[in-house]
Amino acid sequence: MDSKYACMGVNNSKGNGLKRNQIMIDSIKVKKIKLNNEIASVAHTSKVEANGCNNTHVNDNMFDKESPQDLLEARRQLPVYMVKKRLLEEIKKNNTMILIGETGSGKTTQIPQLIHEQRIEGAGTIAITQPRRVAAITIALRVAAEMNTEVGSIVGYSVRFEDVTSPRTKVKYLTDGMLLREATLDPLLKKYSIIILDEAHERTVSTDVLFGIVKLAQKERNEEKMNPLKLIIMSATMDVDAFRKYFNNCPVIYLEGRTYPVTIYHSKMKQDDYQYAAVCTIFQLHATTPANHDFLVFLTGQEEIETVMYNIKQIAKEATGPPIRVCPLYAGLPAAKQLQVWRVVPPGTRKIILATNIAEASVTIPRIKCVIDTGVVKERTWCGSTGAERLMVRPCSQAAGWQRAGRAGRTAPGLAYRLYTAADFKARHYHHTPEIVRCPLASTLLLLIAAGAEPTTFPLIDAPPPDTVKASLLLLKELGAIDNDTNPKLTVLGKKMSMFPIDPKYSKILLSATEYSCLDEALSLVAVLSSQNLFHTPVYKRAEALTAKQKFLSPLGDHITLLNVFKAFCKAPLKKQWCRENYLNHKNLTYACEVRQQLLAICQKLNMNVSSCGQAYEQLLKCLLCGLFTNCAWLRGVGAGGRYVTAGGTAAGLHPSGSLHTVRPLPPALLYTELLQTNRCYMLTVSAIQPQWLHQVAPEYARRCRANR
Ligand SMILES: Nc1ncnc2c1ncn2[C@@H]1O[C@H](COP(=O)(O)OP(=O)(O)OP(=O)(O)O)[C@@H](O)[C@H]1O
Repeated sequence: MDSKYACMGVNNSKGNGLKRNQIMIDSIKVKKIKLNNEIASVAHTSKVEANGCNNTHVNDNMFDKESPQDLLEARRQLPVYMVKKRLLEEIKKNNTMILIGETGSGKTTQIPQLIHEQRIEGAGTIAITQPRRVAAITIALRVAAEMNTEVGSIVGYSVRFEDVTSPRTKVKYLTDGMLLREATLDPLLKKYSIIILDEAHERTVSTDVLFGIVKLAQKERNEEKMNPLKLIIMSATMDVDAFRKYFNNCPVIYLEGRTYPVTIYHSKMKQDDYQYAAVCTIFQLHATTPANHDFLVFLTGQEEIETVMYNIKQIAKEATGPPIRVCPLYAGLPAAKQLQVWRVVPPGTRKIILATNIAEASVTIPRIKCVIDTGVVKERTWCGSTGAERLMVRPCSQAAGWQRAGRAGRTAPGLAYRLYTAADFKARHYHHTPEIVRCPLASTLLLLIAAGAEPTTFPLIDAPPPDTVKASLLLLKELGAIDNDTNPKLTVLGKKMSMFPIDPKYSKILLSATEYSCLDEALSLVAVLSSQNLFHTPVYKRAEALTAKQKFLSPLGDHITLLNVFKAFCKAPLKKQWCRENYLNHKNLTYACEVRQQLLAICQKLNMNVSSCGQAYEQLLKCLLCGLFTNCAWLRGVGAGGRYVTAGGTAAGLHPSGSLHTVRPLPPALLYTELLQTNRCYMLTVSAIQPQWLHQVAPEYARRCRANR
């Protein structure tokens, strides 16, 4: 195993070009440490406590308690706090400004508090957007503690499916998606006097659209002589030139200095297997660092995290070092499970957090001493012409590398181990391609239109491909959400669809379900489809897992199979044990239950009748087709030569993991949920349908399809 590291020296140099209105703070001297050990082979004994936490809900007891005096003392040490006077002058003076400051310097936690202490927000509220819900929640909890108040009073948060604010809230952390949703009800966002768009470098679709929404709201409020809107755009690693241009050459403030140094090491040689390199690095460090140094490891997705977690558990039984608690952190994990990462572990235990890039920006997980960065990220790209998505593991950008390293050194000096070479890092792009150029846009366009914007002239930093916009508008029209695709207005149905925080195809399914008397089943299915894989198929117990799956299999296909699993899970008294016995993912099923609850609440608000179709699954499949009618494939040819072709003309196969993979004769037509492009194109989550159903549920689309075929 070739994992020697060379000390590269430190960070702190992101060279963001423009240097104006600079506020200088002496940064603490950086200490360089040499580390040239081979990764040790693992021996001896060590205890593992992998994820042995209960499913608790958000409460501040989960976090380390610090006295108000300690919290104030910690605040005073932050670079942002040290220059608060000058910073507040700049904020008062400028209506729009860009603020660049090192990771951990106190931008997110301090600036809103400082603004509120001076009451600069006046009668309005301060909104601070975050690309990820876990960040919005944990930062609000931290700021509430620092302000010596309860979360939900002066300080609150609002994330998908959870609003912890009150009329008293003046400092509100929310996801960018939530602010976008609020803009559909009030495009001028009148209740906010200051909007802080944090982590601007992330360039999620929602943030990119929000930039336009707030820019237009500020302009219109100005022209109409309404209460003014102040905008602050923040990041440690953003593309300053592009943002400055977009925000009419607004001033850029640079904050220098960070609380603690982070020493960065690069692998001396290229690592062929980054998962293996990560496990080796973990155990090398585990054997040599004190127990109160926790590790944060960046991986690409749930499956990978679970594999690495399994390997750590196995190796830890024999390894030298303190007891270990392994905690996963990825987007599809139920909220309460995500927050367990912040739970205090017993003294003498090491926490190892295995995270996707959701832990890359914003969050502070105290005690993280070492960051292990595999240097990769899983990225979704969408092809507008075929409708196929491609999930690819790619090298992350340099900015992501800096952000990841920035998760260490927040409460003490830190170390970041990059499992890739310095030359590899240098050769990477500084920023990644914004999501808006590589994703389907139907959900976003629906919200934009709901907010009264004109999609084709809406100001964006980077324009999405015209074909994607065209295809997404056409889809919304065919779903019945908009009246036309050139100068679109929301229909009554579209207005209802925009109330659901899910893909418009899924909200259409729910809104069609009363007609097919199957809302009960549709809610369960949409909830399951909105969460991640329910089946757990460990490589080492593949045969047992496949046998366990048999009892849920439906000859109608994957959708009814998933419904069978969900129904059985709801009935099982000992859910965790039942999932273990049936090779099902307890976390993902719990998440689906949470989502179902929230969707049900919206249906009840809309006075929808929750009836069940019982075993009449044809009703349910027709209802699914109402939302997914663009996802049909037809059988061409017969016998062994039979193959499926989608409406877009793409040849696609049944995935080997699906319920219909071995069914013969092959059904004449299929409905799929996703099209995944790997070395070939696969349909995922598939059910058999009758070809004439398409004519019944979407006659106009069926006619167009036939003409094109
Ligand atoms: N939950 C927490 N527990 C302990 N300390 C915390 C917590 N949250 C924040 N801090 C402290 O406050 C500091 C500033 O955090 P903040 O999130 O405001 O920084 P930031 O400049 O916004 O960083 P980033 O660019 O990485 O988002 C952290 O470095 C850490 O010292």
